[in-house]
Amino acid sequence: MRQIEFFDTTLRDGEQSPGVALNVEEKLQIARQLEKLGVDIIEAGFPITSPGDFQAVSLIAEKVRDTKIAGLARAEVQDIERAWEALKKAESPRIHTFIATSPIHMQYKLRKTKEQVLEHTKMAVELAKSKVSDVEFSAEDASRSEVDFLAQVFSLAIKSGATVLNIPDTVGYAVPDEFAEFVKAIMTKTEGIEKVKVSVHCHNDLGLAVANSLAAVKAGIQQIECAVNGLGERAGNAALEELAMALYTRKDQYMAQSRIVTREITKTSRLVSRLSGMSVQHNKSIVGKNAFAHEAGIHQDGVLKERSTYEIISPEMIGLDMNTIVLGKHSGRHALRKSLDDLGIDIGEERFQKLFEDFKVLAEKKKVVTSSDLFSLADVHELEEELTIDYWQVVTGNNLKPTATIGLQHKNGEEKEELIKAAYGDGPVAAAYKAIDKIVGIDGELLHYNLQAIDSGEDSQGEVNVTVKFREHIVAGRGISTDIIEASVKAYLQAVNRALGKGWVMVKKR
Ligand SMILES: CC(=O)SCCNC(=O)CCNC(=O)[C@H](O)C(C)(C)COP(=O)(O)OP(=O)(O)OC[C@H]1O[C@@H](n2cnc3c(N)ncnc32)[C@H](O)[C@@H]1OP(=O)(O)O
Ligand SMILES: CC(C)C(=O)C(=O)O
Repeated sequence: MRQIEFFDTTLRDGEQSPGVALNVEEKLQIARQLEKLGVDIIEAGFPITSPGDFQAVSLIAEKVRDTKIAGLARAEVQDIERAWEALKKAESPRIHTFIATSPIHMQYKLRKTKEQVLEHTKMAVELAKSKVSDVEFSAEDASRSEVDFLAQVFSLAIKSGATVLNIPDTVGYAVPDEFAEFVKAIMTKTEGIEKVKVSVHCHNDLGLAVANSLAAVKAGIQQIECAVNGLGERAGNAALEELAMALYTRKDQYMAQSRIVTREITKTSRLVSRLSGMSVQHNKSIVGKNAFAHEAGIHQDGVLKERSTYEIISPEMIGLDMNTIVLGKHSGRHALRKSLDDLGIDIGEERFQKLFEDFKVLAEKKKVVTSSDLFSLADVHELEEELTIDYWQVVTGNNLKPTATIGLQHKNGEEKEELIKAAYGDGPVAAAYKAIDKIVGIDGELLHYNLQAIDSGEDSQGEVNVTVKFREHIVAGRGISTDIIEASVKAYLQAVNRALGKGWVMVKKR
Protein backbone atom coordinates (compact mmCIF):
# COMPACT_ATOMS: atom_id res chain seq x y z
CA MET A 1 0.00 0.00 0.00
CA ARG A 2 1.31 3.46 -0.88
CA GLN A 3 1.14 6.15 1.77
CA ILE A 4 -0.75 9.34 0.83
CA GLU A 5 0.03 12.37 2.98
CA PHE A 6 -2.82 14.72 3.88
CA PHE A 7 -1.91 18.40 3.72
CA ASP A 8 -4.72 20.29 5.39
CA THR A 9 -5.31 23.87 4.30
CA THR A 10 -8.50 24.60 6.26
CA LEU A 11 -6.74 27.38 8.16
CA ARG A 12 -5.28 29.01 5.04
CA ASP A 13 -7.26 28.36 1.85
CA GLY A 14 -10.31 27.39 3.95
CA GLU A 15 -10.14 30.73 5.71
CA GLN A 16 -10.16 32.44 2.31
CA SER A 17 -13.85 31.45 2.03
CA PRO A 18 -15.88 34.65 1.92
CA GLY A 19 -17.36 35.28 5.35
CA VAL A 20 -14.91 33.11 7.28
CA ALA A 21 -12.71 34.93 9.75
CA LEU A 22 -11.25 32.79 12.49
CA ASN A 23 -9.43 34.35 15.40
CA VAL A 24 -6.13 33.09 16.75
CA GLU A 25 -7.59 30.92 19.52
CA GLU A 26 -10.14 29.38 17.15
CA LYS A 27 -7.36 28.51 14.72
CA LEU A 28 -5.37 26.86 17.49
CA GLN A 29 -8.43 24.88 18.53
CA ILE A 30 -8.90 23.63 14.96
CA ALA A 31 -5.17 22.87 14.58
CA ARG A 32 -5.25 20.73 17.72
CA GLN A 33 -8.21 18.81 16.37
CA LEU A 34 -6.49 18.36 12.99
CA GLU A 35 -3.56 16.85 14.85
CA LYS A 36 -5.93 14.33 16.47
CA LEU A 37 -7.45 13.66 13.07
CA GLY A 38 -4.01 12.55 11.93
CA VAL A 39 -3.30 15.01 9.11
CA ASP A 40 0.37 15.01 8.11
CA ILE A 41 0.76 18.75 7.52
CA ILE A 42 -1.27 21.72 8.70
CA GLU A 43 -1.03 24.85 6.58
CA ALA A 44 -1.60 27.25 9.43
CA GLY A 45 -1.80 30.49 7.45
CA PHE A 46 -0.14 33.04 5.20
CA PRO A 47 1.96 35.03 7.68
CA ILE A 48 2.59 38.16 5.56
CA THR A 49 -1.13 38.84 5.16
CA SER A 50 -1.84 40.27 8.62
CA PRO A 51 -0.54 40.40 12.20
CA GLY A 52 -3.39 38.02 13.13
CA ASP A 53 -2.31 35.44 10.55
CA PHE A 54 1.31 35.78 11.67
CA GLN A 55 0.31 35.30 15.30
CA ALA A 56 -1.85 32.26 14.48
CA VAL A 57 0.95 30.53 12.55
CA SER A 58 3.45 31.29 15.36
CA LEU A 59 1.13 29.99 18.06
CA ILE A 60 0.25 26.82 16.17
CA ALA A 61 3.95 26.26 15.36
CA GLU A 62 4.74 26.52 19.05
CA LYS A 63 1.86 24.44 20.43
CA VAL A 64 1.16 21.74 17.85
CA ARG A 65 4.18 19.46 17.98
CA ASP A 66 3.22 16.17 16.34
CA THR A 67 2.31 17.49 12.91
CA LYS A 68 4.35 19.38 10.34
CA ILE A 69 3.35 23.04 10.18
CA ALA A 70 3.44 25.00 6.94
CA GLY A 71 3.22 28.72 6.27
CA LEU A 72 2.47 30.17 2.82
CA ALA A 73 4.65 32.79 1.09
CA ARG A 74 4.61 34.40 -2.34
CA ALA A 75 7.89 34.09 -4.24
CA GLU A 76 9.04 37.29 -2.57
CA VAL A 77 11.79 37.88 -0.02
CA GLN A 78 9.57 39.66 2.52
CA ASP A 79 6.94 36.87 2.43
CA ILE A 80 9.51 34.12 2.98
CA GLU A 81 11.25 36.02 5.80
CA ARG A 82 7.89 36.57 7.48
CA ALA A 83 6.87 32.92 7.05
CA TRP A 84 10.15 31.81 8.60
CA GLU A 85 9.71 34.23 11.54
CA ALA A 86 6.29 32.69 12.20
CA LEU A 87 7.45 29.08 11.83
CA LYS A 88 10.67 29.36 13.83
CA LYS A 89 9.39 27.50 16.86
CA ALA A 90 7.85 24.59 14.96
CA GLU A 91 9.14 21.07 15.51
CA SER A 92 8.85 20.35 11.75
CA PRO A 93 8.38 23.59 9.81
CA ARG A 94 7.67 23.80 6.09
CA ILE A 95 7.80 26.95 4.00
CA HIS A 96 5.32 26.76 1.15
CA THR A 97 6.19 29.21 -1.58
CA PHE A 98 4.36 29.68 -4.87
CA ILE A 99 4.20 31.55 -8.13
CA ALA A 100 1.81 31.29 -11.06
CA THR A 101 2.97 29.57 -14.25
CA SER A 102 -0.03 29.80 -16.61
CA PRO A 103 0.10 32.23 -19.55
CA ILE A 104 -3.03 34.06 -18.25
CA HIS A 105 -1.64 34.57 -14.74
CA MET A 106 1.86 35.47 -15.89
CA GLN A 107 0.68 38.00 -18.46
CA TYR A 108 -2.23 39.69 -16.70
CA LYS A 109 -1.71 39.22 -12.99
CA LEU A 110 2.02 38.96 -12.40
CA ARG A 111 3.00 40.92 -15.51
CA LYS A 112 6.10 38.76 -15.64
CA THR A 113 7.83 36.88 -18.44
CA LYS A 114 8.67 33.20 -18.25
CA GLU A 115 12.29 34.13 -17.46
CA GLN A 116 11.20 36.32 -14.55
CA VAL A 117 8.98 33.55 -13.16
CA LEU A 118 11.95 31.16 -13.36
CA GLU A 119 14.15 33.71 -11.55
CA HIS A 120 11.56 34.16 -8.78
CA THR A 121 11.20 30.38 -8.42
CA LYS A 122 14.95 29.92 -7.95
CA MET A 123 15.29 32.85 -5.57
CA ALA A 124 12.26 31.87 -3.48
CA VAL A 125 13.09 28.19 -3.12
CA GLU A 126 16.77 28.88 -2.37
CA LEU A 127 15.87 31.48 0.25
CA ALA A 128 13.29 29.19 1.86
CA LYS A 129 15.80 26.34 1.82
CA SER A 130 18.32 28.50 3.66
CA LYS A 131 15.76 28.68 6.50
CA VAL A 132 14.19 25.20 6.59
CA SER A 133 14.96 21.79 5.14
CA ASP A 134 11.36 21.18 4.04
CA VAL A 135 10.28 23.47 1.19
CA GLU A 136 7.12 23.09 -0.84
CA PHE A 137 6.88 24.84 -4.17
CA SER A 138 3.50 25.37 -5.89
CA ALA A 139 2.95 26.45 -9.47
CA GLU A 140 -0.27 28.40 -9.16
CA ASP A 141 -2.77 27.70 -11.96
CA ALA A 142 -0.63 24.71 -12.95
CA SER A 143 -3.47 22.96 -14.74
CA ARG A 144 -3.72 25.81 -17.26
CA SER A 145 0.06 26.00 -17.73
CA GLU A 146 2.10 24.68 -20.67
CA VAL A 147 3.43 21.25 -19.70
CA ASP A 148 6.98 21.88 -20.91
CA PHE A 149 7.29 25.22 -19.15
CA LEU A 150 5.84 23.80 -15.95
CA ALA A 151 8.32 20.92 -16.06
CA GLN A 152 11.11 23.47 -16.54
CA VAL A 153 9.95 25.47 -13.50
CA PHE A 154 9.61 22.31 -11.39
CA SER A 155 13.04 21.01 -12.45
CA LEU A 156 14.54 24.32 -11.34
CA ALA A 157 12.61 24.22 -8.05
CA ILE A 158 14.06 20.76 -7.33
CA LYS A 159 17.60 21.95 -8.14
CA SER A 160 17.04 24.91 -5.83
CA GLY A 161 16.09 22.63 -2.92
CA ALA A 162 12.33 21.97 -3.03
CA THR A 163 11.21 18.80 -1.25
CA VAL A 164 7.57 18.87 -2.36
CA LEU A 165 6.16 20.02 -5.71
CA ASN A 166 2.52 20.95 -5.79
CA ILE A 167 0.31 20.95 -8.90
CA PRO A 168 -2.72 23.12 -8.13
CA ASP A 169 -5.88 23.15 -10.17
CA THR A 170 -6.34 26.68 -8.89
CA VAL A 171 -9.56 27.52 -10.69
CA GLY A 172 -11.10 24.04 -10.69
CA TYR A 173 -10.87 23.77 -14.48
CA ALA A 174 -9.46 20.26 -14.82
CA VAL A 175 -11.44 17.07 -15.39
CA PRO A 176 -10.25 13.74 -13.94
CA ASP A 177 -8.82 11.81 -16.94
CA GLU A 178 -7.15 14.88 -18.37
CA PHE A 179 -5.74 15.87 -14.97
CA ALA A 180 -4.28 12.39 -14.40
CA GLU A 181 -2.60 12.55 -17.82
CA PHE A 182 -1.31 16.04 -17.05
CA VAL A 183 0.17 14.92 -13.73
CA LYS A 184 1.83 11.92 -15.39
CA ALA A 185 3.31 14.13 -18.12
CA ILE A 186 4.75 16.52 -15.51
CA MET A 187 6.19 13.61 -13.56
CA THR A 188 7.83 12.24 -16.70
CA LYS A 189 9.27 15.54 -17.88
CA THR A 190 10.52 17.00 -14.58
CA GLU A 191 14.20 16.33 -13.85
CA GLY A 192 14.88 14.93 -10.38
CA ILE A 193 11.19 14.18 -9.68
CA GLU A 194 12.15 10.93 -7.94
CA LYS A 195 13.86 12.98 -5.17
CA VAL A 196 10.70 14.87 -4.15
CA LYS A 197 7.08 14.31 -3.23
CA VAL A 198 4.41 15.33 -5.71
CA SER A 199 1.21 16.93 -4.48
CA VAL A 200 -2.08 18.23 -5.89
CA HIS A 201 -4.34 21.02 -4.67
CA CYS A 202 -7.72 20.92 -6.39
CA HIS A 203 -10.54 23.45 -6.31
CA ASN A 204 -14.18 22.60 -6.70
CA ASP A 205 -15.49 25.06 -9.29
CA LEU A 206 -16.90 22.23 -11.42
CA GLY A 207 -17.57 19.98 -8.42
CA LEU A 208 -14.58 17.81 -9.41
CA ALA A 209 -12.00 18.61 -6.72
CA VAL A 210 -12.19 15.21 -5.03
CA ALA A 211 -12.44 13.30 -8.32
CA ASN A 212 -9.41 15.15 -9.73
CA SER A 213 -7.38 14.53 -6.54
CA LEU A 214 -8.20 10.83 -6.65
CA ALA A 215 -7.30 10.66 -10.34
CA ALA A 216 -3.94 12.18 -9.38
CA VAL A 217 -3.49 9.52 -6.69
CA LYS A 218 -3.85 6.90 -9.42
CA ALA A 219 -1.31 8.84 -11.48
CA GLY A 220 1.22 8.37 -8.69
CA ILE A 221 1.28 11.47 -6.44
CA GLN A 222 2.17 11.28 -2.73
CA GLN A 223 0.36 14.25 -1.15
CA ILE A 224 -3.18 15.62 -1.35
CA GLU A 225 -4.11 19.14 -0.27
CA CYS A 226 -7.60 19.50 1.11
CA ALA A 227 -9.82 21.25 3.64
CA VAL A 228 -12.36 20.09 6.17
CA ASN A 229 -15.94 20.32 4.83
CA GLY A 230 -14.42 21.37 1.51
CA LEU A 231 -13.94 24.94 2.71
CA GLY A 232 -11.89 27.25 0.55
CA GLU A 233 -11.77 30.03 -1.98
CA ARG A 234 -14.97 30.27 -4.11
CA ALA A 235 -16.52 26.76 -4.39
CA GLY A 236 -13.85 25.45 -2.03
CA ASN A 237 -11.09 22.87 -1.94
CA ALA A 238 -11.21 19.09 -2.14
CA ALA A 239 -13.04 17.91 0.99
CA LEU A 240 -10.72 16.12 3.41
CA GLU A 241 -13.38 13.76 4.74
CA GLU A 242 -14.42 12.66 1.24
CA LEU A 243 -10.85 11.95 0.20
CA ALA A 244 -10.09 10.05 3.40
CA MET A 245 -13.19 7.87 3.16
CA ALA A 246 -12.82 7.28 -0.59
CA LEU A 247 -9.24 6.08 -0.09
CA TYR A 248 -10.33 3.91 2.82
CA THR A 249 -13.49 2.48 1.28
CA ARG A 250 -11.96 1.87 -2.16
CA LYS A 251 -8.45 0.74 -1.24
CA ASP A 252 -8.98 -1.94 -3.85
CA GLN A 253 -8.88 0.85 -6.45
CA TYR A 254 -6.26 3.19 -5.03
CA MET A 255 -3.90 0.75 -3.28
CA ALA A 256 -3.14 3.60 -0.94
CA GLN A 257 -3.64 4.49 2.70
CA SER A 258 -3.52 7.60 4.85
CA ARG A 259 -2.91 8.37 8.53
CA ILE A 260 -6.37 9.90 8.94
CA VAL A 261 -8.12 8.70 12.11
CA THR A 262 -11.56 8.37 10.57
CA ARG A 263 -13.36 8.31 13.95
CA GLU A 264 -12.35 11.95 14.39
CA ILE A 265 -14.02 13.08 11.15
CA THR A 266 -17.45 14.03 12.48
CA LYS A 267 -16.04 15.91 15.42
CA THR A 268 -13.59 17.82 13.21
CA SER A 269 -16.27 18.67 10.69
CA ARG A 270 -18.59 20.04 13.37
CA LEU A 271 -15.87 22.04 15.04
CA VAL A 272 -14.84 23.65 11.77
CA SER A 273 -18.43 24.29 10.81
CA ARG A 274 -19.20 25.88 14.13
CA LEU A 275 -16.12 28.07 14.37
CA SER A 276 -16.14 29.10 10.72
CA GLY A 277 -19.89 29.76 10.73
CA MET A 278 -20.18 27.77 7.46
CA SER A 279 -22.89 25.19 7.83
CA VAL A 280 -22.62 21.85 6.07
CA GLN A 281 -25.31 21.12 3.47
CA HIS A 282 -27.60 18.29 4.54
CA ASN A 283 -26.80 15.99 1.62
CA LYS A 284 -23.03 16.58 1.77
CA SER A 285 -21.09 13.30 1.49
CA ILE A 286 -19.77 11.80 4.73
CA VAL A 287 -20.56 14.68 7.11
CA GLY A 288 -23.95 15.96 5.94
CA LYS A 289 -26.89 15.47 8.26
CA ASN A 290 -28.55 13.10 5.76
CA ALA A 291 -25.43 11.18 4.79
CA PHE A 292 -26.54 8.16 6.83
CA ALA A 293 -30.30 8.76 6.90
CA HIS A 294 -32.63 6.30 5.20
CA GLU A 295 -36.04 7.66 4.30
CA ALA A 296 -37.45 5.34 1.64
CA GLY A 297 -39.29 2.22 2.78
CA ILE A 298 -37.37 -0.16 0.52
CA HIS A 299 -34.07 1.26 1.80
CA GLN A 300 -35.21 1.11 5.42
CA ASP A 301 -36.29 -2.49 4.93
CA GLY A 302 -32.90 -3.32 3.41
CA VAL A 303 -30.95 -1.61 6.17
CA LEU A 304 -32.98 -3.31 8.87
CA LYS A 305 -32.21 -6.70 7.31
CA GLU A 306 -28.57 -6.00 6.56
CA ARG A 307 -26.93 -2.56 6.88
CA SER A 308 -24.53 -3.10 3.99
CA THR A 309 -27.46 -3.18 1.55
CA TYR A 310 -27.52 0.61 1.58
CA GLU A 311 -24.53 1.68 3.69
CA ILE A 312 -21.04 1.59 2.27
CA ILE A 313 -19.55 3.17 5.40
CA SER A 314 -20.66 2.56 8.95
CA PRO A 315 -21.54 5.74 10.89
CA GLU A 316 -19.30 4.54 13.75
CA MET A 317 -16.31 4.64 11.44
CA ILE A 318 -16.55 8.42 11.17
CA GLY A 319 -17.38 8.85 14.86
CA LEU A 320 -21.10 9.38 14.42
CA ASP A 321 -23.93 8.15 16.61
CA MET A 322 -21.92 6.01 18.92
CA ASN A 323 -23.90 7.31 21.83
CA THR A 324 -25.64 4.28 23.29
CA ILE A 325 -27.02 5.95 26.45
CA VAL A 326 -30.21 7.99 26.29
CA LEU A 327 -29.40 11.32 27.90
CA GLY A 328 -32.08 13.44 29.53
CA LYS A 329 -32.67 15.63 32.51
CA HIS A 330 -32.24 12.73 34.95
CA SER A 331 -28.81 11.78 33.63
CA GLY A 332 -25.75 12.34 35.77
CA ARG A 333 -22.10 13.07 35.24
CA HIS A 334 -21.06 9.46 34.59
CA ALA A 335 -23.56 9.02 31.79
CA LEU A 336 -22.57 12.32 30.23
CA ARG A 337 -18.86 11.52 30.49
CA LYS A 338 -19.41 8.07 28.93
CA SER A 339 -21.44 9.55 26.07
CA LEU A 340 -18.79 12.17 25.40
CA ASP A 341 -16.10 9.47 25.43
CA ASP A 342 -18.12 7.33 23.01
CA LEU A 343 -18.30 10.27 20.65
CA GLY A 344 -14.57 10.91 21.00
CA ILE A 345 -15.19 14.30 22.63
CA ASP A 346 -12.23 14.77 24.91
CA ILE A 347 -12.49 17.68 27.35
CA GLY A 348 -10.73 18.48 30.59
CA GLU A 349 -12.37 18.38 34.02
CA GLU A 350 -12.95 22.12 34.37
CA ARG A 351 -14.68 22.39 31.02
CA PHE A 352 -16.62 19.22 31.73
CA GLN A 353 -18.20 20.80 34.81
CA LYS A 354 -19.33 23.79 32.75
CA LEU A 355 -20.59 21.50 29.99
CA PHE A 356 -22.53 19.48 32.56
CA GLU A 357 -24.29 22.65 33.74
CA ASP A 358 -25.15 23.61 30.14
CA PHE A 359 -26.30 20.04 29.53
CA LYS A 360 -28.72 20.23 32.48
CA VAL A 361 -30.16 23.52 31.23
CA LEU A 362 -30.67 22.02 27.78
CA ALA A 363 -32.07 18.75 29.17
CA GLU A 364 -34.71 20.78 31.03
CA LYS A 365 -35.91 22.07 27.68
CA LYS A 366 -35.55 18.88 25.63
CA LYS A 367 -36.70 15.32 26.27
CA VAL A 368 -33.58 13.72 24.88
CA VAL A 369 -30.16 15.30 24.43
CA THR A 370 -28.77 13.82 21.20
CA SER A 371 -25.25 13.32 19.83
CA SER A 372 -25.74 16.45 17.72
CA ASP A 373 -26.62 18.38 20.88
CA LEU A 374 -23.50 17.06 22.60
CA PHE A 375 -21.30 18.08 19.70
CA SER A 376 -22.85 21.56 19.82
CA LEU A 377 -22.39 21.84 23.57
CA ALA A 378 -18.78 20.71 23.35
CA ASP A 379 -18.04 23.03 20.46
CA VAL A 380 -19.12 26.11 22.40
CA HIS A 381 -15.72 27.68 22.57
CA GLU A 382 -14.44 29.14 25.75
CA LEU A 383 -13.19 32.37 24.28
CA GLU A 384 -14.22 35.41 26.13
CA GLU A 385 -16.48 37.25 23.72
CA GLU A 386 -16.61 41.01 23.89
CA LEU A 387 -20.41 41.15 23.99
CA THR A 388 -22.75 38.53 25.40
CA ILE A 389 -26.54 38.39 25.71
CA ASP A 390 -27.85 39.61 29.04
CA TYR A 391 -31.49 39.32 28.00
CA TRP A 392 -33.71 39.62 24.96
CA GLN A 393 -37.38 40.17 24.47
CA VAL A 394 -39.53 40.39 21.35
CA VAL A 395 -43.14 41.37 20.84
CA THR A 396 -44.68 40.32 17.58
CA GLY A 397 -47.99 39.43 15.97
CA ASN A 398 -49.98 39.87 12.77
CA ASN A 399 -51.46 43.20 13.88
CA LEU A 400 -48.54 44.95 15.47
CA LYS A 401 -45.11 46.16 14.52
CA PRO A 402 -42.52 43.62 15.67
CA THR A 403 -40.37 45.12 18.41
CA ALA A 404 -37.28 43.80 20.14
CA THR A 405 -35.43 44.87 23.25
CA ILE A 406 -31.91 43.58 23.62
CA GLY A 407 -29.67 43.85 26.66
CA LEU A 408 -26.01 42.96 26.18
CA GLN A 409 -23.10 42.66 28.59
CA HIS A 410 -19.63 43.89 27.84
CA LYS A 411 -16.70 41.80 29.07
CA ASN A 412 -15.27 44.90 30.75
CA GLY A 413 -18.56 45.37 32.59
CA GLU A 414 -19.53 48.65 30.93
CA GLU A 415 -22.58 50.49 32.27
CA LYS A 416 -25.60 48.28 31.64
CA GLU A 417 -27.99 51.02 30.44
CA GLU A 418 -25.68 51.81 27.58
CA LEU A 419 -26.02 48.28 26.26
CA ILE A 420 -29.80 48.12 26.15
CA LYS A 421 -31.73 49.18 23.07
CA ALA A 422 -35.13 48.61 21.51
CA ALA A 423 -35.99 48.70 17.82
CA TYR A 424 -38.75 47.95 15.32
CA GLY A 425 -38.33 45.70 12.33
CA ASP A 426 -40.24 43.87 9.61
CA GLY A 427 -40.11 40.80 11.82
CA PRO A 428 -38.86 39.94 15.31
CA VAL A 429 -35.42 38.86 14.10
CA ALA A 430 -34.94 42.01 12.03
CA ALA A 431 -36.02 44.06 15.05
CA ALA A 432 -33.52 42.25 17.28
CA TYR A 433 -30.72 42.81 14.78
CA LYS A 434 -31.56 46.52 14.56
CA ALA A 435 -31.45 46.76 18.35
CA ILE A 436 -27.97 45.17 18.37
CA ASP A 437 -26.88 47.56 15.61
CA LYS A 438 -28.02 50.48 17.75
CA ILE A 439 -25.97 49.22 20.70
CA VAL A 440 -22.85 48.70 18.60
CA GLY A 441 -23.45 51.91 16.66
CA ILE A 442 -23.19 50.48 13.15
CA ASP A 443 -25.56 49.14 10.48
CA GLY A 444 -24.89 45.53 9.66
CA GLU A 445 -26.22 44.40 6.29
CA LEU A 446 -27.66 40.91 6.59
CA LEU A 447 -26.54 39.08 3.44
CA HIS A 448 -27.61 35.59 4.35
CA TYR A 449 -29.82 34.01 7.02
CA ASN A 450 -30.46 30.31 7.39
CA LEU A 451 -32.43 28.47 10.05
CA GLN A 452 -32.43 24.71 10.42
CA ALA A 453 -33.17 22.13 13.07
CA ILE A 454 -30.04 20.30 14.22
CA ASP A 455 -32.00 17.10 14.80
CA SER A 456 -35.42 15.77 13.93
CA GLY A 457 -38.31 16.05 16.37
CA GLU A 458 -40.33 18.86 17.92
CA ASP A 459 -37.80 19.64 20.59
CA SER A 460 -34.82 19.85 18.27
CA GLN A 461 -32.59 22.87 18.75
CA GLY A 462 -32.59 25.49 16.01
CA GLU A 463 -29.32 26.45 14.36
CA VAL A 464 -29.05 29.82 12.68
CA ASN A 465 -26.25 30.81 10.33
CA VAL A 466 -25.85 34.38 9.18
CA THR A 467 -23.47 36.30 6.97
CA VAL A 468 -23.34 40.00 7.74
CA LYS A 469 -21.59 42.88 6.03
CA PHE A 470 -20.14 45.55 8.31
CA ARG A 471 -18.94 48.31 6.01
CA GLU A 472 -16.76 46.44 3.46
CA HIS A 473 -16.16 43.41 5.69
CA ILE A 474 -18.19 40.20 5.51
CA VAL A 475 -18.40 38.01 8.62
CA ALA A 476 -20.27 34.82 9.45
CA GLY A 477 -21.96 33.86 12.69
CA ARG A 478 -23.81 30.90 14.09
CA GLY A 479 -26.17 30.44 17.03
CA ILE A 480 -27.87 27.40 18.50
CA SER A 481 -30.77 27.36 20.94
CA THR A 482 -34.06 25.65 21.63
CA ASP A 483 -35.60 29.05 20.85
CA ILE A 484 -35.16 30.21 17.26
CA ILE A 485 -35.17 33.92 18.14
CA GLU A 486 -32.41 33.32 20.66
CA ALA A 487 -30.47 31.26 18.10
CA SER A 488 -30.88 34.17 15.65
CA VAL A 489 -29.66 36.73 18.19
CA LYS A 490 -26.68 34.52 19.13
CA ALA A 491 -25.71 34.10 15.47
CA TYR A 492 -25.79 37.83 14.78
CA LEU A 493 -23.92 38.58 17.97
CA GLN A 494 -21.22 36.09 17.05
CA ALA A 495 -20.75 37.93 13.75
CA VAL A 496 -20.60 41.23 15.66
CA ASN A 497 -18.03 39.78 18.09
CA ARG A 498 -15.91 38.56 15.20
CA ALA A 499 -16.03 41.98 13.59
CA LEU A 500 -15.13 43.54 16.94
CA GLY A 501 -12.24 41.09 17.31
CA LYS A 502 -10.89 42.10 13.91
CA GLY A 503 -11.24 45.80 14.77
CA TRP A 504 -13.75 46.28 11.92
CA VAL A 505 -16.38 47.73 14.27
CA MET A 506 -16.18 49.20 17.75
CA VAL A 507 -18.80 49.55 20.45
CA LYS A 508 -19.91 53.18 20.13
CA LYS A 509 -18.67 55.42 22.91
CA ARG A 510 -21.47 57.45 24.40
C1 LIG B 1 -4.36 30.77 -5.19
C2 LIG B 1 -4.22 31.30 -3.83
O1 LIG B 1 -5.02 30.96 -3.02
S1 LIG B 1 -2.96 32.32 -3.51
C3 LIG B 1 -3.23 32.91 -1.91
C4 LIG B 1 -4.29 33.97 -1.89
N1 LIG B 1 -4.39 34.48 -0.59
C5 LIG B 1 -4.36 35.79 -0.32
O2 LIG B 1 -4.28 36.62 -1.20
C6 LIG B 1 -4.41 36.11 1.14
C7 LIG B 1 -4.64 37.55 1.49
N2 LIG B 1 -3.80 38.46 0.72
C8 LIG B 1 -3.29 39.60 1.24
O3 LIG B 1 -3.40 39.88 2.41
C9 LIG B 1 -2.61 40.50 0.29
O4 LIG B 1 -3.00 40.18 -1.04
C10 LIG B 1 -1.04 40.43 0.41
C11 LIG B 1 -0.62 40.91 1.78
C12 LIG B 1 -0.54 38.99 0.19
C13 LIG B 1 -0.40 41.31 -0.65
O5 LIG B 1 -0.98 42.58 -0.55
P1 LIG B 1 -0.51 43.78 -1.50
O6 LIG B 1 0.96 43.94 -1.38
O7 LIG B 1 -1.36 44.93 -1.14
O8 LIG B 1 -0.77 43.30 -2.98
P2 LIG B 1 -2.15 42.92 -3.72
O9 LIG B 1 -2.84 41.85 -2.99
O10 LIG B 1 -2.95 44.13 -4.03
O11 LIG B 1 -1.57 42.37 -5.10
C14 LIG B 1 -0.81 41.20 -5.13
C15 LIG B 1 0.60 41.46 -5.64
O12 LIG B 1 1.37 40.27 -5.46
C16 LIG B 1 1.82 39.79 -6.73
N3 LIG B 1 1.83 38.35 -6.63
C17 LIG B 1 0.76 37.51 -6.62
N4 LIG B 1 1.19 36.26 -6.43
C18 LIG B 1 2.52 36.33 -6.35
C19 LIG B 1 3.50 35.34 -6.13
N5 LIG B 1 3.15 34.07 -5.97
N6 LIG B 1 4.79 35.70 -6.07
C20 LIG B 1 5.15 37.01 -6.21
N7 LIG B 1 4.24 37.99 -6.40
C21 LIG B 1 2.95 37.63 -6.46
C22 LIG B 1 0.80 40.36 -7.70
O13 LIG B 1 1.30 40.36 -9.01
C23 LIG B 1 0.62 41.75 -7.12
O14 LIG B 1 1.80 42.47 -7.41
P3 LIG B 1 1.80 44.03 -7.90
O15 LIG B 1 1.41 44.78 -6.67
O16 LIG B 1 3.22 44.25 -8.29
O17 LIG B 1 0.83 44.12 -9.00
C1 LIG C 1 -1.13 28.66 -3.23
C2 LIG C 1 -1.76 27.62 -4.08
C3 LIG C 1 -1.39 26.26 -3.63
C4 LIG C 1 -3.25 27.74 -4.09
O1 LIG C 1 -3.88 27.95 -3.08
C5 LIG C 1 -3.93 27.51 -5.36
O2 LIG C 1 -3.29 27.49 -6.41
O3 LIG C 1 -5.18 27.38 -5.33
